[in-house]
Amino acid sequence: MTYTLVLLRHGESEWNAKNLFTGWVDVPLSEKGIEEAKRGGRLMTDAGVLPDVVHTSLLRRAITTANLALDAADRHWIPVKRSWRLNERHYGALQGKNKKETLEQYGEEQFMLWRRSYDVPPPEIELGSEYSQDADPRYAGEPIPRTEALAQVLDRALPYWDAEIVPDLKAGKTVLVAAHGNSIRSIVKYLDDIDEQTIAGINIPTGIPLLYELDEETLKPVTAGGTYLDPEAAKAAIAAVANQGR
Ligand SMILES: O=C(O)[C@@H](CO)OP(=O)(O)O
Repeated sequence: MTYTLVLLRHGESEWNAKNLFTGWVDVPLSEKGIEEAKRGGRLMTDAGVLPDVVHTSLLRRAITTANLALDAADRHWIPVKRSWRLNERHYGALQGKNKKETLEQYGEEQFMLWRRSYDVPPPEIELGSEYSQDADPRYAGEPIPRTEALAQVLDRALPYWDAEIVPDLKAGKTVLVAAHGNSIRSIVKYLDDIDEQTIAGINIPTGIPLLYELDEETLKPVTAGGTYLDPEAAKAAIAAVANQGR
């Protein structure tokens, strides 16, 4: 027997479309993102993958994506659990900055270190600044970061994985996780045992469900890397994410 996990990055957001570093800034989906989310739900239906429970971040692009996808799949009624631990990586002082301008200002090496290195976080965000979440009530009392590299994302996502997602999987539920490019990358790194160099080259497309069948003993993927429910579309979308800023 295997357990079924579906990882779904939110559809394109307004800031994805504008090429801005987003992180914890709570921006909505673009029109294209709304369509991507609905299509994600149809892909699940077509594949016969019907979630029994959904876990989302606290950001509206993931929440709306889950709602739209589940509505399209006629699974809008399933239980939902949310946590900041599934949020996008906190992009520190880069939040709100244009990716192309940042690349031009700091050069390819620094830009890619900030975007994709495993453990070099961007500079910390200034508390009280426009794109800081330090006064946001949804995070009250939580140990929220001022910047994060992927390593810190994994550190805070893993306790949630163990405490909330694994029990749902072990109960035999088909689990949908609607989250973000980098929080999903951290889960993929963990599941597939990907090393710190290789994970730099792995990008997650918006709105295309990534299906994992997990071994019931080890909770490790039966097929490494899982399976995108639309592999062709995923290929093109992955390349677009990799090339952001150019
Ligand atoms: O801006 C962000 O929050 C993320 C995801 O959109 O960007 P990147 O892919 O550059 O890590």
